[in-house]
Amino acid sequence: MKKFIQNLPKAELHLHIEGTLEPELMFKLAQKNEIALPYASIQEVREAYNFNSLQSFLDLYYAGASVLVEEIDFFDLTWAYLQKCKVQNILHVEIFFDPQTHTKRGIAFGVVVRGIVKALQKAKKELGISSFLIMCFLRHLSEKEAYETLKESLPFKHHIIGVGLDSSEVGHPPSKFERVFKRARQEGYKIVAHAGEEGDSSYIWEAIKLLHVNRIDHGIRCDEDATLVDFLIEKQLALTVCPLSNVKLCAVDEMKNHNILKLLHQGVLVTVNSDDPAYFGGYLNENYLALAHDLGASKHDLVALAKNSFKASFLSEEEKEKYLQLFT
Ligand SMILES: Nc1ncnc2[nH]cnc12
Ligand SMILES: [Zn+2]
Repeated sequence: MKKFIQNLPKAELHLHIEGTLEPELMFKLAQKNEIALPYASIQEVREAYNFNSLQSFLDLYYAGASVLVEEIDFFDLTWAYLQKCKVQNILHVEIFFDPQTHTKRGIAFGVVVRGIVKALQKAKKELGISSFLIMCFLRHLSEKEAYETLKESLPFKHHIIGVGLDSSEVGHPPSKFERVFKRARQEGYKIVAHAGEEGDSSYIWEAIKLLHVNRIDHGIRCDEDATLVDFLIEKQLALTVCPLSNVKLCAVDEMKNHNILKLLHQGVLVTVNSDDPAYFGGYLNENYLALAHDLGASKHDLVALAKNSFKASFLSEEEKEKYLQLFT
């Protein structure tokens, strides 16, 4: 099964680049940039990765991201992930970044984007991996701050395909950002939002009705509302599901109880993704493997999920077709 998954052509659509920061690089950058870390060793960092909620993870994730300072740091981070993609036969990626995590610390928006984009361009040329970049607003911050970030992004619009919404979900519903997302749509950005990860199905409805999302990130709590599931099926509105993340953050108690296969069999356009692989103990192939081992996903299921990853992407119909041909 491992070999089968390895050989599957795959796209990854839900991946926070800051969530690919492995402890080794975190330590190296902390030393270079003279940033104090609350850990004595790499071993201690890994031991701290024991989460009981989204927030317990986010606290460490934002602390970890503080070691990223120079353009080359963002380049090195992104390049390390793209090399992993090459190894795992991931052919196309749509990467999230959180500009406010960095601009809040005085790092210029352009430093972040230029570092990431240089790695994406190198990967296209040297590894044949295609990519898009999506910036996310932090939903625990205000709508005004999201507006400022949107404004800062405009000189780099040619590098950014879409806008997303992440961070602490409960208490920060999509409705808080309705106007800024309207502005983002007017700028031509695609729209995605984390919804229904910890928040209930009303967060998913709001993302659909108020933000007019092109995709839902996570969305696993859609199954609380049969009308919503029917809507997702009818519209083929994709969910970017992250199985290992859901179990690590206790959004799902055990992998054997994950609903991704049930949703797949019902006809929802679900995809498999790794979210923050450095923190959750596995990259994309490990997520597919967990579905096979712990949920009984068949080869047929895994092929359907891999095909969905291209269908749900922001690639053109022609490009999607080119990738889907690889399955025939
Ligand atoms: N799983 C997740 N949910 C919300 N915000 C995030 N930022 C990084 N990973 C996230
Ligand atoms: Zn996420």
